Amino acid sequence: MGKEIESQNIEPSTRAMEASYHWKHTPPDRLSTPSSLEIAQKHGPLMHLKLGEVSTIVVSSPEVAKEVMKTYDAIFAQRPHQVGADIMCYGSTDIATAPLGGYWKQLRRICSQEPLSSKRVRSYQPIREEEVMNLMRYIEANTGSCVNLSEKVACMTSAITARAAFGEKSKGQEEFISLVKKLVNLVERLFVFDIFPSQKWLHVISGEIPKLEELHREYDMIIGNIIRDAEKKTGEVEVASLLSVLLNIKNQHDALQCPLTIDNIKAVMLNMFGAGTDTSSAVIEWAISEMVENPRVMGKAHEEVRRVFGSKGYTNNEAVLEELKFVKAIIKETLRLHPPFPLLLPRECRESSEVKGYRIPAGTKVIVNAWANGRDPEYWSEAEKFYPERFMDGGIDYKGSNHELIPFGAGRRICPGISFGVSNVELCLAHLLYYFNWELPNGNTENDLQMTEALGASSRRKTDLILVPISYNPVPVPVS
Ligand code: HEM
Repeated sequence: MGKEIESQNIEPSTRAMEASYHWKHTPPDRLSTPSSLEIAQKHGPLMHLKLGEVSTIVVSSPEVAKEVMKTYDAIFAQRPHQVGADIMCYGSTDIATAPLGGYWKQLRRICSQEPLSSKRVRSYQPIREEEVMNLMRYIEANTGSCVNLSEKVACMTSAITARAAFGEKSKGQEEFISLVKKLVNLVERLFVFDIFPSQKWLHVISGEIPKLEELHREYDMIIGNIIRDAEKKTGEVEVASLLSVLLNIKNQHDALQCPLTIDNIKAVMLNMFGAGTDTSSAVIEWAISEMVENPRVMGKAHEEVRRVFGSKGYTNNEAVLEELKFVKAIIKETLRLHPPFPLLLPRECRESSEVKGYRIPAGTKVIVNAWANGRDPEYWSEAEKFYPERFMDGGIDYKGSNHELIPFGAGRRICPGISFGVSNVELCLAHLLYYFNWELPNGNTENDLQMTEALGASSRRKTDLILVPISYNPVPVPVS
């Protein structure tokens, strides 16, 4: 029988690490300053908290994350019940908040094999290129002036997702995007209901539930109209949208174990936007911010992109993007230091189990601190330093098998949108680097750049990234 977890810090266990493994992650010009890993160092790799009425453990080490997301994944892949998600996501019938079970399994399989498969994501390349080039043209028209890159990149990722999700512009798309943002923001505020589940009076006095229900009704109306339009068009367009693929699957009743309803599809579409747009744009803005702060890295990235694109004479080709090894390393390093969901999405322990000698009762909420794993000094030398070269040997990936780098989670609940998200980030970053040099406004230098993160479930910049683009390569005019 393991020890009961208590409301106290648990001593970090010793880790046996291969010397060569350390070396892989180590920048050669190692500095003597120790890296600061506030959370894991202060609290150890497994910390027990009582959040309101809910017993919660926070996992802040790659070793324990591996136990929770690999060894005992079947036990820890449950999502806790969330009041807001229940209202917003049609009784939690989306992928992200559905309880583990046959329905969730089927939905995940459908989405991974169909709308979010690598083949399908590749088919959206023309959409990505068009939206990225629209952004490049906007920036070129504003060279020498301040550009709010945070805002513009967020618009671009929303436009790509909307076109991939719904097909060519359908009525109500802009309204839909702004409504999803409002819904997600409001649901984030409702976490307090989940940590005091017995205090139903909170629902009444806060006044938030009627607001959420109202927004949800609006969402239902807009998505309902979009779906009705899409049902008329199914089969007409060359590139099938995420929505039309799901509608086709819904109509194949016989092939499905659990029938898929229109409400289920409405819930899934919320995930595509809620989980898929701000995450990608956050990675792009942090990557550019880090490069502005580290001109050495920016210079090296410019050199790679301009050499590779320049020698080919074109920029929009997947095979060419594959050659951008340093840009890919920059993306990994950005995801290590700035995972868009620093605490991933909450999980719940389904049955009483034992992790690292501590007994974890069924129903305990589990939070995995991906941010701390990405800065663990036992795995990363000079963990605070932005040093993409540590990834150049290609050994470490973010696809869930290296638990020191889990910006997309790991195990059964790993993000199914990795290819979609990373394709957007790669194409956009490469273009921002190929066409423009970047300066801070008002003659500020890299030391003046604000790098603080905003408070909240996702790690956006606290202040928008405002930069001055300087044209380097001319952006081609669109072919009419
Ligand atoms: C850079 C971009 C992205 C990042 C960093 C990211 C990150 C994450 C993380 C951390 C999780 C939770 C994993 C866990 O609990 O272990 C997740 C889940 C999820 N993501 Fe992503 N995501 C990104 C893009 C996308 C995109 C583009 C889509 C869809 C279009 C998407 C759809 C989802 C869904 C549906 C889930 C829930 C999976 C489940 O619970 O089974 N994500 N994502």
